[in-house]
Order: sequence, then C-alpha cells, then structure tokens
Amino acid sequence: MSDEIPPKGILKSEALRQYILETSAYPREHELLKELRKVTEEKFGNLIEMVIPVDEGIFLSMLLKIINAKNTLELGVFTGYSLLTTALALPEDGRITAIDIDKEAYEVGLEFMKKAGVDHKINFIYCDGMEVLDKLVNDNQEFDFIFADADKPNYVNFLERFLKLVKVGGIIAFDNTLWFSFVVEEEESVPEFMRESRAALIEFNKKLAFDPRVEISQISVGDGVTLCRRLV
Ligand SMILES: C[S@@+](CC[C@H](N)C(=O)[O-])C[C@H]1O[C@@H](n2cnc3c(N)ncnc32)[C@H](O)[C@@H]1O
Repeated sequence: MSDEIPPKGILKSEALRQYILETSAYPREHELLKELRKVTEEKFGNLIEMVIPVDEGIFLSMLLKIINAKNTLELGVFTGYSLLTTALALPEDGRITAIDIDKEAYEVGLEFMKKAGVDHKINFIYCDGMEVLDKLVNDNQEFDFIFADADKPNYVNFLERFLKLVKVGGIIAFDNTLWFSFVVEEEESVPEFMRESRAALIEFNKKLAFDPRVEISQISVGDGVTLCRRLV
C-alpha cells in the first residue's frame, strides 16, 4: 500500500470536479491565494493536499461574510491558505487567532498576508492546539467563527473547548470530515498512516449527529466540512 496522500474530494468524477473549479472557482480565486498555493506546492510537494481546495475557500469566505464574522479562531494553519482566505473576508478591524505547531510553514504564508495588507488582523500562536484552547477558555475569550483543520483524532476533545469559545449562534467548521472518502471504505484499503484519523472521524461524525448542543450540516465541499451552529 502506498504512503502517498491521495487526492482529496468526494466528487468521484474528475471531470465534474474540474468543471466546478474551472467554471466558478478559479476565476474567483484571489491572485495572492493562487500564488500561495503555487509556492506551497513548490516548497512542500504533495503536502499541498493539506491545503483547503479553492471551492472550499470560496465557500468559507462567503460564509464568513454572511454571518458578519469579526473575531475568529483557526486551528491548523500550515502555510495559511485558509487563514489568508479568512483574513481577506473579515472587515478591516477583524481579528483572527491562529494556532499551529509549525512556525516555518506559517512564515512562508506570512509574506502573502503582508502583501495582501491583512497581517494586522492575525494573531499567530505557535503552540499545541489543546494547550492554547484551554488558555483561551480560562481567559473567557469568545469567537463568532472557528475553523478546525488539525489533529483529527482530537476533534472530539476540541469540540468541548470550542463550545465554550464560540458564541451562542456562532459557527464551528470542522474540515475533512469525509477524510478522503475513507469514512465509507474498509480499513484495509486505507493507508496505515491515515487509519487513526479515519476511525476518529467516523466516531466523531456519529457523535455529532446526536449532539443536542449544536445544529449541524455536513457540507459536501472539498473533503467534507461539517458546520456546527452552537444552540446553547
Ligand atoms: C491540514 S493542515 C492545515 C491546512 C490549512 N488550513 C490550509 O488551508 O492550508 C494541518 C496543520 O495542523 C497543524 N497541527 C497538527 N496538529 C496540531 C496540534 N495539535 N496543534 C496545533 N496545530 C497542529 C500542522 O502543523 C499543520 O500545519
């Protein structure tokens, strides 16, 4: 079995995926996001698969505007494609707390945040997610929107912190909840290094479906994005 990261996406017709990207997504992608994706691929090779796809970025950008998000939290930055997307979508006085254990990758993206003139909206915290979340909870921080794209086996634990951090009516978006379509495939067909996350996401999806604290919608964009609106 290969250790290669497989291509992301639930649309099993490649032609249809290309149609969506070419017809509506690429023409709307900000020039600096295009450049950031290119530079990320040049520097990090097939880790480019970690970056959210263009159509997902466009969806998140519109969602942030619809809910008038001003103060957001992002867990899992890498080189910052989703972070730059968010920073471009927020108003001038918007604020993003962004957490990652990889500073080097973030610094690649930081150049693009500066070029876009949105770096003043970003507070990057170089630290393990759980540690920062506990601190933010202790400090009674409150966010309009939270984007989770790191450490899938911990989604279930992140959720408990996020529910204390997002305002009532606010949105938590969990990325990769379809996990490269592996949630519906037998474990043996999944590359070994992706099995722990597959098992965790299958359990997480089941648990979320019956969680009365949130309204949910699992969106079939990118690798699956589950939106949770805090109810109580
Ligand atoms: C899938 S990538 C994020 C991609 C990013 N959202 C984008 O659009 O480019 C996941 C990131 O999570 C970070 N990460 C993994 N485990 C973490 C943890 N426990 N705490 C904080 N960051 C973590 C990794 O360093 C990696 O950069």
